[in-house]
Amino acid sequence: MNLFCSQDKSRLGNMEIDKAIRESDDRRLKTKYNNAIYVIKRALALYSTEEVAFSFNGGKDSTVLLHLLRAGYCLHKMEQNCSNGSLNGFPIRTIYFESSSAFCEINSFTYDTASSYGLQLDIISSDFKSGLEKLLKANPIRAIFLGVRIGDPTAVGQEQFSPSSPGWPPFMRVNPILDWSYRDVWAFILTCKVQYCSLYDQGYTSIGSIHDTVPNALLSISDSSSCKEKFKPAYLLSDGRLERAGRGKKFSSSVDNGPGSVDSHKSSLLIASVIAVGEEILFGTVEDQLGPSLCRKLHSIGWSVSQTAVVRNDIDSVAEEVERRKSTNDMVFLYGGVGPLHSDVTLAGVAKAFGVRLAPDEEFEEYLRHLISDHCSGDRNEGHSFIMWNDDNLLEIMYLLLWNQIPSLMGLTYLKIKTIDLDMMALLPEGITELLHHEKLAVPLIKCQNVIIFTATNVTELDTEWDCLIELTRSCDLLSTMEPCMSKHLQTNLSDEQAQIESAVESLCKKFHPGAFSEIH
Ligand SMILES: Cc1cc2nc3c(=O)[nH]c(=O)nc-3n(C[C@H](O)[C@H](O)[C@H](O)COP(=O)(O)O)c2cc1C
Ligand SMILES: Nc1ncnc2c1ncn2[C@@H]1O[C@H](COP(=O)(O)OP(=O)(O)OP(=O)(O)O)[C@@H](O)[C@H]1O
Ligand SMILES: [Mg+2]
Repeated sequence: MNLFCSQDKSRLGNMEIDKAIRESDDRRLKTKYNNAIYVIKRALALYSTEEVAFSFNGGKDSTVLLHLLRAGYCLHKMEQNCSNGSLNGFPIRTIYFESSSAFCEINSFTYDTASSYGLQLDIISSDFKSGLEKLLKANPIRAIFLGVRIGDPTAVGQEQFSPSSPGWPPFMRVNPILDWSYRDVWAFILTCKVQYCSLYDQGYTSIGSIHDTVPNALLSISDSSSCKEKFKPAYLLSDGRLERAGRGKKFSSSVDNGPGSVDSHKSSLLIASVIAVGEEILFGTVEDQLGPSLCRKLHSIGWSVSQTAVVRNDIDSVAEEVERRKSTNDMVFLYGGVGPLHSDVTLAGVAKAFGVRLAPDEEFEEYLRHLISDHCSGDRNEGHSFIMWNDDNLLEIMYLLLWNQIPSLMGLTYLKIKTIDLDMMALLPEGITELLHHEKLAVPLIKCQNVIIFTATNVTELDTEWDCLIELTRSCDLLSTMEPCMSKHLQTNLSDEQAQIESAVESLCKKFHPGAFSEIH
């Protein structure tokens, strides 16, 4: 179906967006805007208007992209001296994959927006892949603009220009807001006074289907007197990493149901691998107490440890070991090599093992900045954040505070450093990282799919991190496999009475609910 809609007088003019951003004093937003416009202009220089399409679904990210495209298209035409900045309608073909499980608010916002801005809306009722196949057969489309952002599960491995995946019809995916954070999206919407779908004012922070999306519990306003739960608007979510918290079911399954899926092992013994990173352990300079302690902890909750390994603090050594272990174990635990130094490469190794980049995580950076703001004077410098230290000791304090680490061998080197680039510290494996916050932890635990990274450097810190992890497993679906269980091993010399032993085991199992016992091989 093709709708060519008439325009609404109340809509934002094309260049009003550009003007609002230029007049704003939010330097970060200006930079993000300029980069996105640059990507759009490059795409429009590479492909003709007939060869591009815009994938619009009424969500906040695609709403931002719509306005960027309108501004970018005008700027592109002005540079070619074809326009004076006014534009009738929106000439880029817009596609919407309609589904019976979409929210009606999303549908009506999509259609109203199409009508206000004169979008040529192609409504496609089939699934993404076959819909795109048909679209590309019938039209000369070579590139599609998407509102995908880092942190979306589908963004893993994507760049601003990414060819469609193997098995998909061939086209270029253009992602102008790939590097935008949740906060950037809302800064843009609020600064430009862009209209957005009403669900975002009711606590929804990311919108999928009616079957997998609920308002974000972090925005709940608890009010015992009212029987209907109320929520704050989406732009008040302070930690953008939790934007998909209302899309629990689908998100957790897409993260965890890979090979060695945790769920599939639920009733059998769970297997973990422990990896220590650091030359000091490898060369015997420091005795490793964490490994044995972690093994005991895992054993106490009924897990079996298949392997412990010590690897060098270099990216390839970490990556190789993690890659080897992550598909054959339910969970892989790492410690060592995590911190603000360039030589701390555990996270880079984990990223490499999963084939993703280390990407700056703005919210994590913000979190770190808050944490240390009492101890330093901050200075923002063109997107890079440096913390200036007036006193060498403060650096050490901050280091201890942030990473629970005691500078040992390299202490002298970094006591001399006066600036720390927080952007460097806030690099995390892109698209696969979850930060597990707990009030008792200064720095959250880092979880990349089935790999958990501890920042502890001594047994006491490990005890705290472990207790927090166990506590978090109770409130968090993703780690339900970590729930404590009991394990008792019996040995017997009654080797001739195999049948009797088997029948004793059978009757024990029958006494409890099915699946209560599992065999350890
Ligand atoms: C225009 C368009 C192009 C897409 N191209 C690809 C692709 O090349 N490879 C792929 O694996 N998925 C592709 N997808 C599917 C998305 O990655 C993702 O599955 C979809 O947006 C559903 O996201 P959700 O599960 O968060 O709703 C595409 C989707 C759209 C709308
Ligand atoms: N049903 C759809 N029709 C057209 N495009 C879609 C559809 N679903 C997803 N897309 C494209 O994929 C992008 C990413 O989807 P995603 O759901 O992450 O973002 P959003 O819907 O814009 O915002 P939100 O994260 O708040 O739901 C969208 O911005 C849009 O470009
Ligand atoms: Mg969405």
